[in-house]
Amino acid sequence: MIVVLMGVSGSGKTTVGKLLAADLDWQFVDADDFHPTANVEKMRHGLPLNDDDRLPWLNSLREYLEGADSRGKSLVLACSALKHNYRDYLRADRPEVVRFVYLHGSPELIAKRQAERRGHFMPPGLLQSQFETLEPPVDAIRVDITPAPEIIAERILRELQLREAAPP
Ligand SMILES: Nc1ncnc2c1ncn2[C@@H]1O[C@H](COP(=O)(O)OP(=O)(O)O)[C@@H](O)[C@H]1O
Ligand SMILES: O=C(O)[C@H](O)[C@@H](O)[C@H](O)[C@H](O)COP(=O)(O)O
Repeated sequence: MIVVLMGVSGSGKTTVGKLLAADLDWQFVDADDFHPTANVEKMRHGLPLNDDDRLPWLNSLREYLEGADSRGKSLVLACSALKHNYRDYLRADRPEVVRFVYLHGSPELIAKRQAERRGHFMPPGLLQSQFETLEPPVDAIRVDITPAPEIIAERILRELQLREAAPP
């Protein structure tokens, strides 16, 4: 199974994704590592990416996911995947294999967390364009990001039926 944690920058994809992967003993993959250098530099300079910029990034991600799938490897991918067509492209007609989890939160909460984050190339000023680009998914598991990361990870495991619900 490939679990894609999606959402705008600062929504907690990396934080929650690492917890999930550690819990499941699956590989964790950060889509940020697949951006061409030019994309990272563009964002670092406060310019949002466009569809053309994202194409090589999505191509390498799709190739990576196909490779993992063909080897029977499960993984958690932290990837903004903001638009429907990006998600369709990554899913590649494998709805049973590639499952999307949408980390959902208010712009105010995410801006606050992003402002407190250190050592990341993404400037907080790009958050508005992330929300403008976001096409909220209708076919993903939707999780509220207000609670602590451990709680969010636990909820995702239950939603994906990778963990039994606690007895009443
Ligand atoms: N549930 C949470 N509660 C409090 N802080 C969080 C939570 N999730 C993430 N953070 C913090 O918010 C910031 C952004 O999280 P991060 O995982 O880097 O987001 P993303 O990978 O989506 O850009 C980080 O500083 C992280 O420690
Ligand atoms: O498609 C995009 O515009 C980028 O992929 C973007 O959505 C992503 O969020 C940045 O790479 C920052 O990375 P973080 O999401 O880890 O902040």
